[in-house]
Amino acid sequence: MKNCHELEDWLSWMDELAEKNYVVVDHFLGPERLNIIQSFFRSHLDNFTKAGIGALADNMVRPDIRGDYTYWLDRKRDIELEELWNLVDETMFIYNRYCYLGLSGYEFHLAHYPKGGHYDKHLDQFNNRSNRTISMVIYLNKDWQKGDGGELEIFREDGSTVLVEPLEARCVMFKSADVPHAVLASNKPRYSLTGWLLQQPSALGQFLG
Ligand SMILES: O=C(O)CCC(=O)C(=O)O
Ligand SMILES: [Fe+2]
Repeated sequence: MKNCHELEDWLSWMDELAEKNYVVVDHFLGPERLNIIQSFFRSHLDNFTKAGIGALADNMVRPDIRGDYTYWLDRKRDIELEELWNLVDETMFIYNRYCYLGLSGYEFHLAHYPKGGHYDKHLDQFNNRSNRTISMVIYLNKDWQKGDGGELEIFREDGSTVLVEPLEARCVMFKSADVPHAVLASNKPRYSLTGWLLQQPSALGQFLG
Protein backbone atom coordinates (compact mmCIF):
# COMPACT_ATOMS: atom_id res chain seq x y z
CA MET A 1 0.00 0.00 0.00
CA LYS A 2 1.27 3.45 -0.87
CA ASN A 3 1.64 5.54 2.28
CA CYS A 4 -0.77 8.44 2.58
CA HIS A 5 1.14 10.17 5.40
CA GLU A 6 4.60 9.89 6.91
CA LEU A 7 4.86 7.70 9.99
CA GLU A 8 6.53 10.56 11.81
CA ASP A 9 3.45 12.74 11.28
CA TRP A 10 1.14 9.98 12.42
CA LEU A 11 3.15 9.49 15.59
CA SER A 12 2.96 13.16 16.53
CA TRP A 13 -0.82 13.14 15.91
CA MET A 14 -1.17 10.01 18.07
CA ASP A 15 0.82 11.69 20.86
CA GLU A 16 -1.46 14.69 20.77
CA LEU A 17 -4.57 12.52 20.76
CA ALA A 18 -3.27 10.52 23.73
CA GLU A 19 -2.58 13.70 25.64
CA LYS A 20 -5.72 15.74 24.86
CA ASN A 21 -8.24 13.12 23.67
CA TYR A 22 -8.51 14.97 20.35
CA VAL A 23 -6.23 16.19 17.58
CA VAL A 24 -6.76 18.65 14.73
CA VAL A 25 -4.76 17.93 11.57
CA ASP A 26 -4.67 20.49 8.77
CA HIS A 27 -4.17 19.37 5.15
CA PHE A 28 -5.06 15.81 6.10
CA LEU A 29 -6.36 15.41 2.54
CA GLY A 30 -4.09 16.29 -0.34
CA PRO A 31 -5.59 18.09 -3.38
CA GLU A 32 -6.18 14.89 -5.37
CA ARG A 33 -7.99 13.00 -2.62
CA LEU A 34 -9.94 16.13 -1.67
CA ASN A 35 -11.08 16.61 -5.23
CA ILE A 36 -12.28 13.00 -5.57
CA ILE A 37 -14.32 13.23 -2.36
CA GLN A 38 -15.77 16.66 -3.20
CA SER A 39 -16.88 15.51 -6.67
CA PHE A 40 -18.44 12.39 -5.19
CA PHE A 41 -20.20 14.57 -2.63
CA ARG A 42 -21.62 16.91 -5.28
CA SER A 43 -22.89 14.07 -7.43
CA HIS A 44 -24.73 12.45 -4.50
CA LEU A 45 -26.29 15.50 -2.84
CA ASP A 46 -29.74 14.44 -4.06
CA ASN A 47 -29.43 11.14 -2.20
CA PHE A 48 -28.88 12.54 1.29
CA THR A 49 -31.46 11.86 4.00
CA LYS A 50 -32.32 13.61 7.23
CA ALA A 51 -30.13 12.33 10.05
CA GLY A 52 -31.63 11.04 13.29
CA ILE A 53 -30.40 10.63 16.84
CA GLY A 54 -30.27 7.51 19.02
CA ALA A 55 -29.95 3.90 18.01
CA LEU A 56 -32.43 1.33 16.70
CA ALA A 57 -35.97 1.86 17.99
CA ASP A 58 -34.90 5.06 19.71
CA ASN A 59 -33.79 6.67 16.46
CA MET A 60 -35.66 9.92 15.91
CA VAL A 61 -35.35 12.81 13.51
CA ARG A 62 -35.06 15.88 15.74
CA PRO A 63 -34.03 18.96 13.74
CA ASP A 64 -34.04 20.96 17.01
CA ILE A 65 -31.11 18.76 18.16
CA ARG A 66 -29.48 17.74 14.89
CA GLY A 67 -29.94 19.49 11.54
CA ASP A 68 -27.75 17.62 9.07
CA TYR A 69 -28.49 15.38 6.09
CA THR A 70 -26.30 12.33 5.61
CA TYR A 71 -25.29 9.80 3.00
CA TRP A 72 -23.79 6.56 4.29
CA LEU A 73 -20.84 5.22 2.34
CA ASP A 74 -20.27 1.62 1.33
CA ARG A 75 -16.80 0.52 0.32
CA LYS A 76 -18.06 -2.19 -2.04
CA ARG A 77 -20.44 0.14 -3.83
CA ASP A 78 -18.46 3.40 -3.68
CA ILE A 79 -15.37 2.23 -5.52
CA GLU A 80 -14.76 5.73 -6.89
CA LEU A 81 -13.62 6.51 -3.33
CA GLU A 82 -10.74 4.03 -3.47
CA GLU A 83 -8.32 6.77 -2.37
CA LEU A 84 -10.42 7.42 0.72
CA TRP A 85 -10.58 3.73 1.58
CA ASN A 86 -6.77 3.51 1.34
CA LEU A 87 -6.51 6.37 3.80
CA VAL A 88 -8.99 4.64 6.14
CA ASP A 89 -6.93 1.43 5.95
CA GLU A 90 -3.79 3.34 6.83
CA THR A 91 -5.53 5.11 9.73
CA MET A 92 -6.84 1.81 11.15
CA PHE A 93 -3.41 0.24 10.79
CA ILE A 94 -1.73 3.07 12.67
CA TYR A 95 -4.23 3.04 15.53
CA ASN A 96 -3.90 -0.71 15.93
CA ARG A 97 -0.11 -0.80 15.60
CA TYR A 98 0.74 2.22 17.75
CA CYS A 99 -2.24 2.63 20.10
CA TYR A 100 -3.15 -1.06 20.47
CA LEU A 101 -6.79 -0.25 19.95
CA GLY A 102 -7.91 -3.49 18.30
CA LEU A 103 -10.06 -1.72 15.73
CA SER A 104 -11.82 -4.09 13.37
CA GLY A 105 -14.28 -2.02 11.38
CA TYR A 106 -15.44 1.43 10.44
CA GLU A 107 -18.44 3.35 9.18
CA PHE A 108 -18.45 6.64 7.29
CA HIS A 109 -21.04 9.07 6.07
CA LEU A 110 -21.05 12.34 4.18
CA ALA A 111 -22.85 15.13 6.00
CA HIS A 112 -24.49 18.30 4.77
CA TYR A 113 -25.62 20.94 7.27
CA PRO A 114 -27.85 23.39 5.41
CA LYS A 115 -27.73 27.05 6.42
CA GLY A 116 -28.82 27.25 10.08
CA GLY A 117 -28.06 23.56 10.74
CA HIS A 118 -26.41 22.58 14.01
CA TYR A 119 -25.90 19.56 16.29
CA ASP A 120 -26.34 19.92 20.05
CA LYS A 121 -23.71 18.75 22.54
CA HIS A 122 -23.40 14.95 22.47
CA LEU A 123 -21.09 11.95 22.67
CA ASP A 124 -20.71 9.70 19.62
CA GLN A 125 -21.89 6.66 21.53
CA PHE A 126 -25.31 5.40 22.39
CA ASN A 127 -26.31 3.68 25.60
CA ASN A 128 -26.94 0.40 23.90
CA ARG A 129 -24.02 0.54 21.52
CA SER A 130 -20.48 1.37 22.56
CA ASN A 131 -18.19 0.17 19.79
CA ARG A 132 -17.45 3.58 18.28
CA THR A 133 -13.88 4.18 19.46
CA ILE A 134 -12.35 6.97 17.37
CA SER A 135 -14.42 9.66 15.63
CA MET A 136 -12.96 11.26 12.52
CA VAL A 137 -14.39 14.33 10.84
CA ILE A 138 -12.91 15.69 7.61
CA TYR A 139 -14.13 19.04 6.31
CA LEU A 140 -14.74 19.74 2.64
CA ASN A 141 -15.64 23.46 2.72
CA LYS A 142 -13.93 25.69 0.20
CA ASP A 143 -13.18 29.25 1.31
CA TRP A 144 -14.63 28.99 4.81
CA GLN A 145 -14.43 32.44 6.42
CA LYS A 146 -14.58 33.77 9.96
CA GLY A 147 -18.24 34.51 10.62
CA ASP A 148 -19.48 31.54 8.59
CA GLY A 149 -20.21 29.69 11.87
CA GLY A 150 -20.44 25.91 11.83
CA GLU A 151 -17.52 25.42 14.22
CA LEU A 152 -17.05 22.12 15.98
CA GLU A 153 -17.11 22.89 19.69
CA ILE A 154 -15.03 20.49 21.77
CA PHE A 155 -15.67 20.28 25.52
CA ARG A 156 -12.42 19.55 27.32
CA GLU A 157 -12.00 17.70 30.59
CA ASP A 158 -10.84 20.86 32.39
CA GLY A 159 -14.16 22.57 31.60
CA SER A 160 -12.80 24.78 28.82
CA THR A 161 -14.00 24.58 25.24
CA VAL A 162 -12.24 24.79 21.90
CA LEU A 163 -13.79 25.94 18.62
CA VAL A 164 -12.54 24.22 15.47
CA GLU A 165 -13.41 25.86 12.16
CA PRO A 166 -14.51 23.43 9.44
CA LEU A 167 -11.71 24.34 7.04
CA GLU A 168 -11.23 22.44 3.80
CA ALA A 169 -9.01 19.31 4.13
CA ARG A 170 -8.81 19.63 7.93
CA CYS A 171 -9.37 16.46 9.97
CA VAL A 172 -10.37 16.23 13.61
CA MET A 173 -9.96 12.92 15.39
CA PHE A 174 -11.15 12.30 18.93
CA LYS A 175 -11.99 9.53 21.38
CA SER A 176 -15.67 8.84 20.78
CA ALA A 177 -16.49 7.91 24.38
CA ASP A 178 -14.59 10.74 26.05
CA VAL A 179 -15.11 13.95 24.10
CA PRO A 180 -18.47 15.71 24.23
CA HIS A 181 -18.86 18.00 21.25
CA ALA A 182 -21.36 20.09 19.31
CA VAL A 183 -21.68 21.70 15.90
CA LEU A 184 -22.55 25.39 16.09
CA ALA A 185 -25.15 26.78 13.71
CA SER A 186 -23.72 27.24 10.27
CA ASN A 187 -24.41 30.42 8.31
CA LYS A 188 -24.00 28.65 4.98
CA PRO A 189 -24.07 25.04 3.74
CA ARG A 190 -21.41 23.01 5.54
CA TYR A 191 -19.93 19.81 4.10
CA SER A 192 -18.02 17.07 5.86
CA LEU A 193 -17.10 13.43 5.87
CA THR A 194 -17.55 11.76 9.25
CA GLY A 195 -16.44 8.32 10.27
CA TRP A 196 -16.06 6.09 13.27
CA LEU A 197 -13.43 3.45 13.81
CA LEU A 198 -15.04 0.50 15.55
CA GLN A 199 -13.94 -2.10 18.02
CA GLN A 200 -16.41 -4.69 16.81
CA PRO A 201 -17.01 -5.41 13.17
CA SER A 202 -20.64 -4.29 13.07
CA ALA A 203 -20.66 -1.27 10.77
CA LEU A 204 -24.37 -0.76 11.23
CA GLY A 205 -24.38 2.99 11.66
CA GLN A 206 -26.86 3.57 8.88
CA PHE A 207 -29.43 1.41 10.70
CA LEU A 208 -28.50 2.43 14.21
CA GLY A 209 -28.27 6.18 13.77
O1 LIG B 1 -19.27 17.78 11.70
C1 LIG B 1 -18.74 17.87 12.80
O2 LIG B 1 -17.91 18.75 13.06
C2 LIG B 1 -19.13 16.89 13.89
C3 LIG B 1 -20.30 15.99 13.51
C4 LIG B 1 -20.75 15.13 14.64
O3 LIG B 1 -20.53 15.41 15.79
C5 LIG B 1 -21.45 13.85 14.39
O4 LIG B 1 -21.87 13.59 13.24
O5 LIG B 1 -21.60 13.06 15.34
FE1 LIG C 1 -20.64 13.70 16.98
